Amino acid sequence: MSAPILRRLSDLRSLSAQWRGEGARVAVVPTMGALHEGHLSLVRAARAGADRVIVTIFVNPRQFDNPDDLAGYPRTEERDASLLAPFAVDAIYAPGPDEVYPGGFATTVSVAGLTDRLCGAHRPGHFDGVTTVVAKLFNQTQAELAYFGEKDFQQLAVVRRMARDLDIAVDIIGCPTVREADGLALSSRNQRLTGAARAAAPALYAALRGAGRTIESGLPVAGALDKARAAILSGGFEAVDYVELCAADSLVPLDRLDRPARLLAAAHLAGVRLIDNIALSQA
Ligand SMILES: Nc1ncnc2c1ncn2[C@@H]1O[C@H](COP(=O)(O)OP(=O)(O)OP(=O)(O)O)[C@@H](O)[C@H]1O
Ligand SMILES: CC(C)(CO)[C@@H](O)C(=O)[O-]
Ligand code: BAL
Repeated sequence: MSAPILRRLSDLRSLSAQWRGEGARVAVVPTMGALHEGHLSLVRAARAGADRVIVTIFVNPRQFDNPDDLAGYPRTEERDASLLAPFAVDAIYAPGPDEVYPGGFATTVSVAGLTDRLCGAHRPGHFDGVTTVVAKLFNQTQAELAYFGEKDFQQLAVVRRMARDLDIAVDIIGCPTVREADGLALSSRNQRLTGAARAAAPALYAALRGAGRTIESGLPVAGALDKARAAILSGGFEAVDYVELCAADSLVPLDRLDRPARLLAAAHLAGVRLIDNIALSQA
């Protein structure tokens, strides 16, 4: 049976209060819809870790730095609901923009520092939009558990920081990136890649893996990152926003592999901005 689709915050609040009153562990899986196996892996993890699962579907205008990106973002609610049916999620919260940002809305939740670099440097205001809506979703659902994908690794770090700093009583669980057979990280924006661009897209992950092997073998980081940028461009991408080695917890940039690290990249292909990252381990 399909889960009820809630449009009103008041309905979400009463359901969640009822479940918590019954002693249930409530989990939230925040999404922007256009669901794929990556999202479903989060739902599967939430299903295994909690008694009640709320999936939120909201294309959050405040986190889009590019109006064309917002206008072109896929919206497939009916299909999303049928993809969720086999997981027996307990509720889908899919509010309209006025429910989330009623007239007079004037508050921004902003995490300093962590959001200055990587995607934050290339998408002005993006993380403020994410933390504002995620703080609201945490308050609205009162979830004990929240599931996010490692595909958006900086987002995961920023949301963890926000929850810690604001004393929000939620356990944030990061889930591994789900990939296509050719290595491309699943992403709703992949739908916008045409034949040739889709064929070129795995070059991003391949470049990260190549650089990762070089760095793990002890060769200089700067040279490996330069080579990865060149490989992404020669693979058919038009521009590289960044390829960086960072500490896995704080995301500070590293010029040597002296602690658990993450190699992260963002690049543009056929007008679509793709991101990816991999874990690196010390020898
Ligand atoms: N391939 C994936 N593997 C694991 N988790 C994922 C994957 N893709 C998205 N997620 C996670 O799903 C949640 C919702 O993401 P979102 O709805 O933005 O989807 P998306 O595919 O990342 O879309 P896009 O990047 O095109 O906006 C986020 O926590 C995100 O990290
Ligand atoms: C976490 C999120 C649902 C907030 O809008 C979004 O940034 C996403 O889909 O990753
Ligand atoms: N998946 C992260 C949301 C965004 O790119 O806006």
